[in-house]
Amino acid sequence: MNAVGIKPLPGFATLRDGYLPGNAKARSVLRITAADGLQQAVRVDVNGTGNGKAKLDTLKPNGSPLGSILANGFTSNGKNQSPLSRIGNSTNIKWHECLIDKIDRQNLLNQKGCVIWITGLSGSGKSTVACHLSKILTQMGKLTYILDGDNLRHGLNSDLSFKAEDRAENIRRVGEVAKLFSDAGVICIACLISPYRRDREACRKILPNGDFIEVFMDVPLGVCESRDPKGLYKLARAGKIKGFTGIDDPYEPPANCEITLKCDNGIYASPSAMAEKVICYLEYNGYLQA
Ligand SMILES: Nc1ncnc2c1ncn2[C@@H]1O[C@H](COP(=O)(O)OS(=O)(=O)O)[C@@H](OP(=O)(O)O)[C@H]1O
Ligand SMILES: Nc1ncnc2c1ncn2[C@@H]1O[C@H](COP(=O)(O)OP(=O)(O)O)[C@@H](O)[C@H]1O
Repeated sequence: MNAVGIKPLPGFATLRDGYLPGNAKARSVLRITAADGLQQAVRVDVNGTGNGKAKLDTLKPNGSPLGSILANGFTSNGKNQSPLSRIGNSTNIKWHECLIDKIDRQNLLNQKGCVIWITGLSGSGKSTVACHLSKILTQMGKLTYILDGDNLRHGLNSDLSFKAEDRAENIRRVGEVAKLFSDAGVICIACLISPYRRDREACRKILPNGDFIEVFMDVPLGVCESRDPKGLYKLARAGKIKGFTGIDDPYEPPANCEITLKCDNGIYASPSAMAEKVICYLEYNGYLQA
């Protein structure tokens, strides 16, 4: 294979006539054609050896080394390794890999993508903590995005009610969207009541180990009800809203979450102090660097 003069991706050196200065790295995308005519795009990483010569480091079609599975599902000997799948009601579908992956995006952002999932009763402070968290992380140069249950019900989830099946579908959709943000390298902050443990656990399961960080707003119903910023508890108590979480609909607290935010000696920490606690967790667990 001749990798001479290939156009590099942003941030990488150009390889000219096999020469690469020092220990520089070059990276590009090549399109190769196999003997049977199958075309395949592959990522090439080329490393300088320190003496001006370049060494082909990796040829990466699918996160796998040269000679194994190509991104179209065929091996170099023509065997199809990834047949078409059926996922739910989607038939004959096939995952398409890209040459740029989560690691590349995380390197650009100098952070690790993850999902901070804030659960708790209405009025427990989920949205307030989410906003403080996003603000402080932004000031630290980190990219965040908030998925707020209330807001998403204005668009993506406007077809869903508050009955258990619809809440489950709400959480499933938001879990999938959060997974995409996390894969983009973003610190995604999802704040939803998410009252059922099994729905939250299902979101945890679709993410890589450790990347689902469950935060429980451990605020008693009495406190939430006394705050009642939207007057919803009052309406629920008057029977004007049916199936309101905590009043006549269940809330299942997490059995084993990563972070619990609650009051100390009867005093609630400020929202920014609560956000700082989450940031300490992110820092300690390496999410604030690539
Ligand atoms: N029946 C009922 N039960 C609970 N909450 C209700 C209900 N009806 C409307 N609301 C308002 O909807 C917001 C919760 O939406 P979520 O998408 O987070 O709920 S869930 O996760 O699907 O349970 C919630 O917002 P937050 O106060 O931010 O939690 C309420 O304002
Ligand atoms: N840590 C806190 N201490 C005292 N009040 C708070 C705290 N966090 C939020 N609040 C207040 O509680 C109310 C509900 O907060 P909100 O973030 O809307 O809750 P949720 O998103 O869980 O419904 C708001 O009036 C907010 O100002």
